[in-house]
Amino acid sequence: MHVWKFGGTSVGKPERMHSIRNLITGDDTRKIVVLSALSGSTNALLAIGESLKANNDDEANRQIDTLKAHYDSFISDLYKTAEGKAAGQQIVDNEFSFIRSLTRIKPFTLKQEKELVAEGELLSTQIFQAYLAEEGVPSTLLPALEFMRIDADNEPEIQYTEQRLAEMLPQHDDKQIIVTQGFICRNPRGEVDNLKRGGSDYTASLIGGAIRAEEIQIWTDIDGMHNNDPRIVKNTFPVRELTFDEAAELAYFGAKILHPSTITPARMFGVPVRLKNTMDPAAPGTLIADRTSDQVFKAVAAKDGITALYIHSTRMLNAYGFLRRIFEIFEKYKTPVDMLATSEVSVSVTIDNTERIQEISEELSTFCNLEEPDYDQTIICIVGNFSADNEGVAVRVFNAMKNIPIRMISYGGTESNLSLLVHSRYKAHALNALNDGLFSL
Ligand SMILES: Nc1ncnc2c1ncn2[C@@H]1O[C@H](COP(=O)(O)OP(=O)(O)O)[C@@H](O)[C@H]1O
Ligand SMILES: N[C@@H](CC(=O)OP(=O)(O)O)C(=O)O
Repeated sequence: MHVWKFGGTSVGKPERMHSIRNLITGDDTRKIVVLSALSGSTNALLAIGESLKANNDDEANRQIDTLKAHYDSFISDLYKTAEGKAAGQQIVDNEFSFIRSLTRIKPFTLKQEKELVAEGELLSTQIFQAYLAEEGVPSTLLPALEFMRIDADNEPEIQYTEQRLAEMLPQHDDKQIIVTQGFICRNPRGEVDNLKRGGSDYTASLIGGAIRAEEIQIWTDIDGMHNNDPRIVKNTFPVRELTFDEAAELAYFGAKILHPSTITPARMFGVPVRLKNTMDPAAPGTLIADRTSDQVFKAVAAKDGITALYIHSTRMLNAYGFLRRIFEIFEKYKTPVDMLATSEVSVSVTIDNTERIQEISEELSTFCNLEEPDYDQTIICIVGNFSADNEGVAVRVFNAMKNIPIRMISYGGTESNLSLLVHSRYKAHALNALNDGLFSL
C-alpha cells in the first residue's frame, strides 16, 4: 500500500483536483490519500480566529463571507453534474454553519481556534471525496480524528495510529482509494488539535510508518527537494537522492517543502519517501531512502528565528559536570538546543523556542555568567557526504562564506551536516554565496 499526500497548492484549484484524480487512479496500487486544506484556507481561518480573539465579530463575519464565496465558486467549477454540485454545496453549507457557530462562543479560546483551523482539511477531503464519487471512483473517507492523536508533549502517538488503522482499514478492503485529512488530530483531552503548520506531510509519514507502507509520496508544486531555497536563490536544481538523515536535517533546518518531523516515522520503519510534482508528474522528483549518491555537497537550507545564548563558567578550568548542569535546565524547560559550540570555560547554544528563555536565563545565572543573547539569527545548514576522510569540505564552505560574518560553527556532529550561524540580515547573501561556491560547475 502507498500513502500519497497532496499539499495545499495541489488541491487549491478545481483543475488541480481533476489532476489528482487522474494521478491516484493511474495505477493499481492501493492508496491512502492525505489532503491538506486548499491553499490559503488555513491562513484565512487563522485570520478569522484573530478577529474573534480581538472581539471584532463584524470583521470575522466579513472574512467568513469571503471564504465561503471562495468555496461556493470552487465547487461550482469542480463538479459537472447537478447531483455533484448539490452534494458539494451541502458539504460547504454544513461546515460553514459550524464555523459560524464558533463565532458565537465567548470567549473564543484556543480550543475553538483549533476547531476552526481544522475546517480547512475537513472541507478539502469531503469536497474531494464527493468529486471522486461523482466521477464513479470508489473511495472511502477515513476521519483522521479517529486515528491521529498527540500526547501531552504534543508528540504523535504512532502506536495508537497503528492500532486504530489495523482496526479501521480492514473494514474498507473493497476500496482502492482511502481519503483522509492531513494536519488534524486529537489531543489527550479528546479535543481537536493539529500537528502544527505544514503538518500534513507529517500525517502522511506517520500513516506510512504505522501501516508499513511500501512508499510515501509527498506531492507538491515543485519537482523535489532543491539544492537550495528556490524562493531566495536562482538556479537551484532538484536533488535526486537523499538519505533519511540528509533529508531530516534539511527539513528541520528550513527546507519548507517538508514539515520538520516528516522523516522520523519514515526512517523508523524504513519506508522510502518520494517527493513529486503535481504540475509535472513525469519529473523524477527526489527519493529519500537509505542509500544515496556519493556527491559531496547535496543541499543548503536555512532556519530563521534563532536565538544564541552565550554561557560562561564561573568555575576554574577542568571543571566537570558543567555541561550536564546546563543541559538539565534546557531539559527542565522542554527547550531543544539546535547548535552548540564549546571552549574550555564557555558554551554557546542556539534555541528557536524562546518561550521559557527568562526562566532558563535565571537558573543558568545561579552558576554561570551570561552575555546578552543574540536574537534574529539564522542557522545555515549545509548537507552532504562529509565522511571523516573527505578533505576540503570546510575550506570550500568558508571560501564561499568569506565575505559574510559567521557567529557560530558546528561540524562533525554527524557526517552529513555542517551548520553556520549568521545574523538573519545575511541569510540571502549566504544562501546565494554558498550556491555559487558549492554548486556552480
Ligand atoms: N529546498 C527546497 N526544495 C524545494 N522546495 C523548497 C525548498 N525550500 C523551500 N521550498 C518551497 O517549498 C514549497 C513547497 O512546500 P509547501 O508550500 O509547503 O507545499 P504544499 O502546499 O504542497 O505542502 C515550494 O514551492 C518551494 O518554494
Ligand atoms: N493546512 C495546513 C497543513 C499543511 O500541511 O498544509 P500544506 O501541505 O499546504 O503545507 C497548513 O497550512 O499548515
